[in-house]
Amino acid sequence: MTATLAIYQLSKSFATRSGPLLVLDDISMRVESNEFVCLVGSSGCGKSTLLNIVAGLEEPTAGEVLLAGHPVEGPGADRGMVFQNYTLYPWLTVRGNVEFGLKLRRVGVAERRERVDRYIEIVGLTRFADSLPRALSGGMKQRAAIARAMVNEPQILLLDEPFGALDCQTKETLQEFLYSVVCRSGITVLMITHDVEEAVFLADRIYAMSARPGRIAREIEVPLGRERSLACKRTPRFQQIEQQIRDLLRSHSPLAEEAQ
Ligand SMILES: Nc1ncnc2c1ncn2[C@@H]1O[C@H](COP(=O)(O)OP(=O)(O)OP(=O)(O)O)[C@@H](O)[C@H]1O
Repeated sequence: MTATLAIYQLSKSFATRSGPLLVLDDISMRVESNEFVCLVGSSGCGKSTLLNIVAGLEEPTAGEVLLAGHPVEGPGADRGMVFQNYTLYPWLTVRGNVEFGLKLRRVGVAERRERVDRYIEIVGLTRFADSLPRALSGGMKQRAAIARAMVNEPQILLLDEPFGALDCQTKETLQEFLYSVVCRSGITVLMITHDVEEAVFLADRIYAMSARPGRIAREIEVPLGRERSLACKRTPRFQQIEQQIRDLLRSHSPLAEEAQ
């Protein structure tokens, strides 16, 4: 069910009125099977562009993306996506949203019902299965979005700032929730965020990106094991790793690069 993601020498330019805009430059990285990897970087460094290429929504200008050894050539159910802004269909209930991809893929009624119920339960929304998105809080909407991505049992979960629009407290609750779901399911995850504390809390490994054009500035192991709770954010070890990444991002920010 889970797979390794490998990105080789990937570059991306967009055509603009003033000529080609190089957004990603020679990115090589890996996410091993069952690993949780975060990509951090300042706004505009190309994180979403990179994730969209992995999702098959954008084409790279050069380089290659392999999932389980197969080239990514377009969108597919082997990758589950969750975006920052709630992308639930407003006219469908939680159940309808979670079921949507399975229906498209013509999964039989009995299996569909079993999987939908199971994933709605995993995200703690059983009582709200028949509610429309407008009746849900922001945190509940994102839990539904996570269920919708996971119900297809993808090989990798791609998360684009999934908690970016939530208040601090809800965000922390969902970080803890996501962490436990990922640890229990053993799914491979690539998540982008500009929240360094979030990345250190969730990731086994972090890639820090430089400002545009985005390049991999550093790869950082997070040696905190997989028994994490929110309390670990207050430990000196955690704060030291967080500070190291903040310093690194600052030294690669557009302002620091202009000053050189
Ligand atoms: N289709 C496009 N055409 C032209 N430029 C684009 C296009 N998509 C993105 N860009 C530019 O590419 C750069 C990187 O954008 P991207 O959204 O990937 O960055 P990001 O790191 O995800 O930023 P943020 O954290 O603010 O979401 C930006 O300067 C953006 O304006």
